[in-house]
Amino acid sequence: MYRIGQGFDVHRLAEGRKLIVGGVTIPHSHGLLGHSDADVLLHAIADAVLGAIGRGDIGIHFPDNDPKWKDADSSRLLGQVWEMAKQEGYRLVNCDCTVIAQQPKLAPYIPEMKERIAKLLEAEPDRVNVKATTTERLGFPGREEGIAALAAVLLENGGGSP
Ligand SMILES: Nc1ccn([C@@H]2O[C@H](COP(=O)(O)O)[C@@H](O)[C@H]2O)c(=O)n1
Ligand SMILES: C[C@@]1(CO)OP(=O)(O)OP(=O)(O)OC[C@H]1O
Repeated sequence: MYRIGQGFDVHRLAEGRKLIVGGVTIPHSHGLLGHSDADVLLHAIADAVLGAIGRGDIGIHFPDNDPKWKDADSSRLLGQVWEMAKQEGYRLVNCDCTVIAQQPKLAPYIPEMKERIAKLLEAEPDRVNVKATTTERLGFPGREEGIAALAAVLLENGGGSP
């Protein structure tokens, strides 16, 4: 059977932080602020996977008041979420994502993001698609106050009922 999940996340941009999106460090004047490394795209994907398997969201599994997750590498968080999905027998059919950022230009980094995400979800890179869009300078992404990400995943489980 198939299960679909969607995820959405936003992090604020701040000076003095590294910008990490989709597991890739991107040179920029500002980075994303969070309890973890604030990888907005990996968080949206983790929420999409958790949604598909009906297991809540990342804040439940990795509370933002737990020092264990302070500055955590979000690849580790997504890796743990993927383990939960695997334990229930799921594999990735496909994952489609959109990063909403006015700046910087993300296109040059998208192939590497795809590779990293596919590795974390133990799938071939062609099962993962990452897109980027601006908001034409409108709203908080347009004012470069933050970056948002959306993700959708489809999982398949060879087993029986839901
Ligand atoms: N941070 C971004 C935003 C967009 N892109 C690429 O530019 C194309 C045009 O964006 P619009 O918002 O003007 O539609 C978009 O399709 C992306 O390929 C980007 O690389 N980085
Ligand atoms: C990842 C966690 C945990 O470190 O913290 P943040 O980096 O602040 O990210 P967010 O998307 O707000 O929520 C999940 C958190 O609990």
